[in-house]
Amino acid sequence: MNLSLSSETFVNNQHQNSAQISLRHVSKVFPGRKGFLNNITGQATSDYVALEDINLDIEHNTFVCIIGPSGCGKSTLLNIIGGLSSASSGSVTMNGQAIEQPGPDRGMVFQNYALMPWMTVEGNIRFAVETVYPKLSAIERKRVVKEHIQLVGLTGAESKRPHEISGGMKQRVGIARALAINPQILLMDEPFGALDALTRGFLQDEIERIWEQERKTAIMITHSIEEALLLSDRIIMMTKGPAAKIDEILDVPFPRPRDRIQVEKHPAYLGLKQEMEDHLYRETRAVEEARLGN
Ligand SMILES: Nc1ncnc2c1ncn2[C@@H]1O[C@H](COP(=O)(O)OP(=O)(O)OP(=O)(O)O)[C@@H](O)[C@H]1O
Repeated sequence: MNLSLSSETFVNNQHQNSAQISLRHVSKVFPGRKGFLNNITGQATSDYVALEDINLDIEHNTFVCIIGPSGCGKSTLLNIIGGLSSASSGSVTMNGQAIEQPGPDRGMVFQNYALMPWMTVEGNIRFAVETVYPKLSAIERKRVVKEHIQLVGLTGAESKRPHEISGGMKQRVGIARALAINPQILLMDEPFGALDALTRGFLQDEIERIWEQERKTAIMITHSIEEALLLSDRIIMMTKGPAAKIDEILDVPFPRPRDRIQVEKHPAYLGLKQEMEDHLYRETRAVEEARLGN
């Protein structure tokens, strides 16, 4: 059973304008150092084409994972969707509107948590809510913050500062903060990359539970095949860079709500896992061969 679709087929199958996020012919070139800088440092570098001709549609309320060899351009792609970086060419839209900058309609979760170290758990979440909704009454703000502290299981830790809590708890704060501003889309860049395996497993289950509850569109970068299979409706597999492209998009058919034991027993699980392993092996080997000049 072949469950994969080529990116071209996937794009062509979408109804016009039904996608929440659309990328058309998106490329990203990081300019090299040239001109007078070269005279000063003696270190000219050429332009680096990170992404080339990316076409992608992401539907409302889907969970999408992006997977690909290290350095292929996953964060670059996510940052373009988040408005933190702009495409060098092509169009990037959300609900038909061009994405030009970050906005509260997209909540971001980072691998290194990006919390304010001097603020408490409650303060970090409250600060985001106050910034996005300055006119919210104090009572309402308190309710939103409390609700999200409960959602991620941090009740009792409200007054702790980031240095007093574990990595897993820090990431719970990051997730609560991103969700508390009520974004349409959650963008997560390797959110569990810095966590030990056990904590990572717990947080994957938490994300699955929260996602079932919230059903917001989520786009997550991961290096873990098992994580992508547990959480995603679709998995975007990218080729190596430079000029990285979308190689294939896998449809993940497991019923929801998901439980990792049931997922692993699904008849499609091993086939999808094998396909992803083959892809990552092939692309990573190509990176190594290019590095060694073969
Ligand atoms: N600001 C920048 N200037 C120049 N090159 C950059 C810049 N940002 C990223 N790159 C290059 O673009 C490529 C893609 O980087 P990116 O961080 O998006 O990859 P990634 O797939 O997220 O990597 P990883 O899996 O290691 O986190 C890399 O070769 C990187 O060195």
